[in-house]
Amino acid sequence: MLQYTMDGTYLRNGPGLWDLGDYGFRHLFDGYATLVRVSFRDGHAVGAHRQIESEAYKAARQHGKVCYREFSEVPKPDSFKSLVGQLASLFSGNSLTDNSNTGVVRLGDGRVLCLTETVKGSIVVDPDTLDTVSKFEYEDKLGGLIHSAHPIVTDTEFWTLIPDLIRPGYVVARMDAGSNERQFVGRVDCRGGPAPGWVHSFPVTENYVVVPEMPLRYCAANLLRAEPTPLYKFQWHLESGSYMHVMCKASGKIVASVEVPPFVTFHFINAYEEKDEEGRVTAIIADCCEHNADTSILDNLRLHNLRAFTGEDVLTDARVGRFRIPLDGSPFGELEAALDPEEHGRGMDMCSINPAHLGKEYRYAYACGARRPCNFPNTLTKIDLVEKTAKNWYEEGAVPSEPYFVARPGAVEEDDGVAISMVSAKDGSGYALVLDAKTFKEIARAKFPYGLPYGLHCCWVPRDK
Ligand SMILES: CC1=C(/C=C/C(C)=C/C=C/C(C)=C/C=C/C=C(C)/C=C/C=O)C(C)(C)CCC1
Ligand SMILES: [Fe+2]
Repeated sequence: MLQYTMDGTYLRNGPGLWDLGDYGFRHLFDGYATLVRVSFRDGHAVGAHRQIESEAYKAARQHGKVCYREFSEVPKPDSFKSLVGQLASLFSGNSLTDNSNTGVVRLGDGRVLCLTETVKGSIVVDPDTLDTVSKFEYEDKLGGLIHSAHPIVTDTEFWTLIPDLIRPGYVVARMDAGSNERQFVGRVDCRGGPAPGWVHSFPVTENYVVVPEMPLRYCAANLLRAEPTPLYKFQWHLESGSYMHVMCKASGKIVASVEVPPFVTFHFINAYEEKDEEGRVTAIIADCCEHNADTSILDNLRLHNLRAFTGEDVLTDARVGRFRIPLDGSPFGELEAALDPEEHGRGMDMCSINPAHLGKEYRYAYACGARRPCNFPNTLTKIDLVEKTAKNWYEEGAVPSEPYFVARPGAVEEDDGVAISMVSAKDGSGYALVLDAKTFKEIARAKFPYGLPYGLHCCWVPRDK
């Protein structure tokens, strides 16, 4: 039993529509964005879902085919288009999708934004009606066609990373709440490889932005290819090295750039500053959902694999990867598992934390883990990074999405609140699940009258804001 009444709206975004007439997408990340909401009030929950009306979605509906470059698919040309023409439309951004199927965030000024990795795929939505309101236009000269799908958003600001594919590196930018103008903070030059590493997300601490450079790098040639390659728009460059860079938020200066063991991550969990007895910052600790430097998770997430569970244990292993980045000028950083991955069945992705601990020392993370054998993360897990243990929720045949932590209003303790997930049950039905974040036991479930597609990331819009 909850000792308080939840009052607000949970929103979840994700690719939810993979079929256009006779044609079906092949990868999870290609689907057209479906926004789901569950509004909690007076002990009741009311749900709804709707497609985001991106240009890419509307064109696909109108013409019955893919019209923009999605994660893995590109439009089939009606007529021969020269390589030069294709290059021009790619580099102008015209052919890129605006299918904002990845994240949803509530900005400090109250606007709710759906996001993907293309800059043009930033779309303002109405959290009550789920209407597509407008494009979010960045009113600055920073440009960039792609950016991190996960900006860091607080009540006062928004931090983003813009990879530079021409001069391999990353631009770090920040935007004030209420503004549409990103401001240049600094630049990180890549240390290896022909192109920047994929930056789906990145972490920050109170004073620093951490810029990961993983050996899974963007690939201009693959961006152009008509058919998906094994690593889609990316290439694995083990020889190029893996690096973590640390930029001072205030000055834009790089204060550390270290080589680290190879890694594959999409989601950073959090980061914080490690201090000595005198209060001097000695290192940055950055945690992520790390796939043991193995890119096969991308293949795991092909729809064909997800729809065909044979009972074989095919989900690749993942862990909470903890980086330690020293700030004393040492050339190397460390990467180790923060706890025994067996605690969460060697599955680890789709994480959230208490936002009050963003960039600060923290103890708990919530994520999807695994009960094996499985072909997809099938548990919800609460990770205790101090005790190095996990509490797991599991229901046979169910597929839960990201457990999203929502603090109890007035909470002091880090895990005082709930974790909300949308679950697809074994029989295809769907429900919103509310777990007590402390005990990780079920408090309530609200059944949808129909099944729901899998979804990715969430946010919470409190009613009084
Ligand atoms: C449309 C273009 C691109 C799009 C990239 C997108 C849409 C990337 C989305 C990435 C996501 C949703 C990653 C999620 C990872 C989840 C995992 C690993 C879960 C595991 C299991 O629980 C570019 C590729 C940027 C190229 C331009 C065109
Ligand atoms: Fe993500």
